[in-house]
Amino acid sequence: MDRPARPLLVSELRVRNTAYDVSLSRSLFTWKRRAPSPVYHPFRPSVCHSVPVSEIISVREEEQDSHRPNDDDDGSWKKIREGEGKDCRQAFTVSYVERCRQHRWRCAEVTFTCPDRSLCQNWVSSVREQLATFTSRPKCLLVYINPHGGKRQGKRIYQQKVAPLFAQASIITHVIVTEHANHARDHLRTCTELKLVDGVVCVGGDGMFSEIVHGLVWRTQLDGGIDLNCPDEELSPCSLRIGIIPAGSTDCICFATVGTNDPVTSALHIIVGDSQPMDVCSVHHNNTFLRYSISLLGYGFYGDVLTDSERKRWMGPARYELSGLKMFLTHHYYEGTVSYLPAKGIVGTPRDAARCRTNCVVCQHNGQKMSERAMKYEPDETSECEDDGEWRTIRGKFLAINAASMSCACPRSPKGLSPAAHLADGTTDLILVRKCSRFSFLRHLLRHTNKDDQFDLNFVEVHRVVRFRFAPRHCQSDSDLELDLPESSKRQIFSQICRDHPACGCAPAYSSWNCDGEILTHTAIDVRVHCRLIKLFARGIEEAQMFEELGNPCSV
Ligand SMILES: Nc1ncnc2c1ncn2[C@@H]1O[C@H](COP(=O)(O)OP(=O)(O)OP(=O)(O)O)[C@@H](O)[C@H]1O
Ligand SMILES: CCCCCCCCCCCCC/C=C/[C@@H](O)[C@H](CO)NC(=O)CCCCC
Ligand SMILES: [Ca+2]
Repeated sequence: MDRPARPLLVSELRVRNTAYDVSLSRSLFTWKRRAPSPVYHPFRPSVCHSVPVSEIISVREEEQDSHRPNDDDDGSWKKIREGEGKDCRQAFTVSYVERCRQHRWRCAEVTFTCPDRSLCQNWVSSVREQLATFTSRPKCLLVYINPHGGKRQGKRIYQQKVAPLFAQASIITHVIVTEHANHARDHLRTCTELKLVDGVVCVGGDGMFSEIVHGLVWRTQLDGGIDLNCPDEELSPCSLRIGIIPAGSTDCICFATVGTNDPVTSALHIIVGDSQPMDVCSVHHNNTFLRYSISLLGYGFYGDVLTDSERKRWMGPARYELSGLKMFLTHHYYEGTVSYLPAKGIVGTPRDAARCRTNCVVCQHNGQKMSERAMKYEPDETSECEDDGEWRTIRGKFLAINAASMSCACPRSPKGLSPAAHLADGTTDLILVRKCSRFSFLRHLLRHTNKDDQFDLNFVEVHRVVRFRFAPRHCQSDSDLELDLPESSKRQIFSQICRDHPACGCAPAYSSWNCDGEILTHTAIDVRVHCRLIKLFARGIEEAQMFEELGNPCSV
């Protein structure tokens, strides 16, 4: 059994009118109501509050005027105070993380009155000394705000809810409000002060986060001399952590790594210096780098929803509902070939009941396996040969082809596209939804929003993979088109054929890939998972029991 840590400081202090035994150890800050006399209060329980020191936000001395009576004071220390100067300070306030419902964190405060000033100063400096031992806490952050994401509230959210908390935690910030798309990405590519900051904060949605990832990953590979166009290159992990202040339309990366889309909760995870590694997929076409994906790569339904919704950006987040309904009714299917490399030697499957949570053992085990494998290069993982027993190939007609590198949980679908996917296990869940009736597809979609298993349907299959490729049917049958023309031209040609022959009644041959909310320009792609390429200021979703145990004071 763990022995309780030895206290560094113990005192009797007051909170309002009540005496508390207050103690500070390296790991815990505790204040426990002094047991009242059994004669007067025989049934009154004593109450003990405990906060991990790692979750203290700040400590400050309170300004107190000795001539103004303290509301909380019963006057018992009046004499001591009268003997001191007018601006004497003998109270201090500790701000700390308090857990609320639905994975939300709040900044709570408690003020302690001390019998004398030197004791007060001793407490303040002791708590500060302990906070200084947490070297993972950021001291300086580069903040990018997208003023146009989601409901266009990014600037207000940052100024009103986040900046005051960063100031309270003495974090220095350099804030850039973006002026155009890719402003943050390009700034990160060239910024000379990157070595001076401890992390990057993104105020916006998944698209804005994707910009930041592209800037940081690009920068890291350039510094490491890595060729981005080669899909077989081992990428270097980024050292700077990224914090997400949710201010977008879906915010699924924030939701799936924190458990809620709440700016204050995210700011507190940044302040306490959390760290959550995450997988990133690289997407190539014919040995040319296209993009990175962290959440969803979706062809068919989600590609079409995105393409349609981009024309309705003015509607804000509601654009996805309208386009979703429209594309559901349109009911297009697409033909093509999916080849994939199943993840080998890992624990866990996409059908597990267990979920990726803080300190996930599946991520730890599989992440370790992936990095060992990367060290001793395995030739079969990059083989082109279809019948080498590793790659598997499926040809068919699909309503949707989705790769979820994480659950993709978001307020629209609190369990996500692949509820058992892991944030940092080096795999992505490849979900194939074959052509079926509208009614069947609706059943599948609705199961994203309730307890039923969206994979338990005979037209849906799911595979946990480390790499996959997709080629649309016309790419295979018409090699000229595949070799010479960009996908956008091919799409134009085919839609022209359909316009010229309306009687043929055929659906478009191509959809687009939705890559974390951005449309990809190519349909034939080669995707590879890079285990733990980036890190977030997050800790994964905490088990609900954390909120029951730590959120409330313990009764002893
Ligand atoms: N100043 C700007 N003006 C216009 N577009 C911008 C600006 N800054 C960033 N962008 C772009 O806006 C796009 C959308 O932003 P963001 O992801 O923040 O919101 P969203 O699309 O509403 O939310 P989500 O991605 O969560 O669905 C991003 O692709 C980003 O590149
Ligand atoms: C008829 C009932 C239908 C109910 C269906 C609910 C299914 C919801 C699943 C939501 C999955 C979100 C996956 C996340 C994708 C993000 O990378 C991306 C960028 O933010 N968002 C979208 O593409 C936005 C995608 C929005 C899809 C609607
Ligand atoms: Ca993963």
